[in-house]
Amino acid sequence: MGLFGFIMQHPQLVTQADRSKSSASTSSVSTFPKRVKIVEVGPRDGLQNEKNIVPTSVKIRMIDMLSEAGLPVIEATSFVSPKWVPQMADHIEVLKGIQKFPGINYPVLTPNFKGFQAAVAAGAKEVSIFGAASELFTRKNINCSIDESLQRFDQVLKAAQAAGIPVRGYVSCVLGCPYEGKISPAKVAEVSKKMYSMGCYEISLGDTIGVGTPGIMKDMLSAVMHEVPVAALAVHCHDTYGQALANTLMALQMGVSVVDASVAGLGGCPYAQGASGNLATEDLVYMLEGLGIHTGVNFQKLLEAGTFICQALNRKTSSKVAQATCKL
Ligand SMILES: CC(C)(COP(=O)([O-])OP(=O)([O-])OC[C@H]1O[C@@H](n2cnc3c(N)ncnc32)[C@H](O)[C@@H]1OP(=O)([O-])[O-])[C@@H](O)C(=O)NCCC(=O)NCCSC(=O)C[C@@](C)(O)CC(=O)[O-]
Repeated sequence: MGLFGFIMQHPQLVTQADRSKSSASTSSVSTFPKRVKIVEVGPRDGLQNEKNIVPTSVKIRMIDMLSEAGLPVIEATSFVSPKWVPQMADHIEVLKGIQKFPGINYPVLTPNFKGFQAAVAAGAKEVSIFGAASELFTRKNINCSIDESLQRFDQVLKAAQAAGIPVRGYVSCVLGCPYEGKISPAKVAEVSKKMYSMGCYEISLGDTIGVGTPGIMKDMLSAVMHEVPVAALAVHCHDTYGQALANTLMALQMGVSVVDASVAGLGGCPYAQGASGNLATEDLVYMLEGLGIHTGVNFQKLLEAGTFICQALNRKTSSKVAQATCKL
């Protein structure tokens, strides 16, 4: 067995080794957050684009395994129209069927008041609304303009506040749009500010089609950080061009401490042509552990969850770390 094989069978050793090495030699590490909250989006973003309907029991087992791995937030499903996203049509069964681990949040996507009401009736304790910094993408994804989407979100936020339900807000297309191309950082900052001011406790900035590079991420985040406190920001990077980990690292260096990721790198939006999967959770955890950044995630159990869902989908994992581990 080579050194790498040994390391992968003993991930705790690489963590300790890297931690002492990095604290001794890498001054930039001190600018990283001490802990990162990972928002696992695999069961929702990871599966929503799957052509074949995944059995509800598989979705439930996937979420339970991710809970066992200690992910602090697991986005469970979407209360969207089944005509628009058939894969999420079993949202009630999924939300009711999963084990709710203490200390883990299971937010669900709600595009409008109808979705919000259905989610709460099914037991949702947290919801996410999803807008975008692109007019055309907003139209394709939720069939309205940005202004109309904000009006719908306002209704959801008011009802959620009355019910004591926290709301997370997504802003998509922050580094580029499949229909409009370049998106200005000022537009991203404007939409983010509005959603934050309306009451979202966190704004997740989505590179929906994975076209961004670290320099563009830096410019966009600099603009948004003028309007929204960095502690309320998350990044959500798709890996279409292989930039997700680098873009995330840039965000961490700028003080962001919440990162969305998807087990096995599954993912994609049905209304964003050409988008591939998210940053793989396994790759993110491996990097964070190497930097000595606490995540609370059990790496071995995370790998098992990835193996489970890839076998169920008859799919090779997109996680480089999982691929390397399986070669041993
Ligand atoms: C927003 C709508 C519903 C508007 O769709 P619409 O057709 O304009 O809505 P409508 O109000 O005219 O209603 C049409 C039908 O949908 C029903 N309906 C209306 N609302 C709901 C609901 N909540 N749940 C269930 N059913 C609903 C409604 O009852 C009616 O049913 P009918 O009378 O025809 O039988 C639709 O466009 C939609 O569902 N879009 C969701 C698209 C989606 O899920 N995209 C993927 C998630 S976003 C993403 O992946 C990006 C992200 C978050 O990951 C970040 C990133 O990567 O950037």
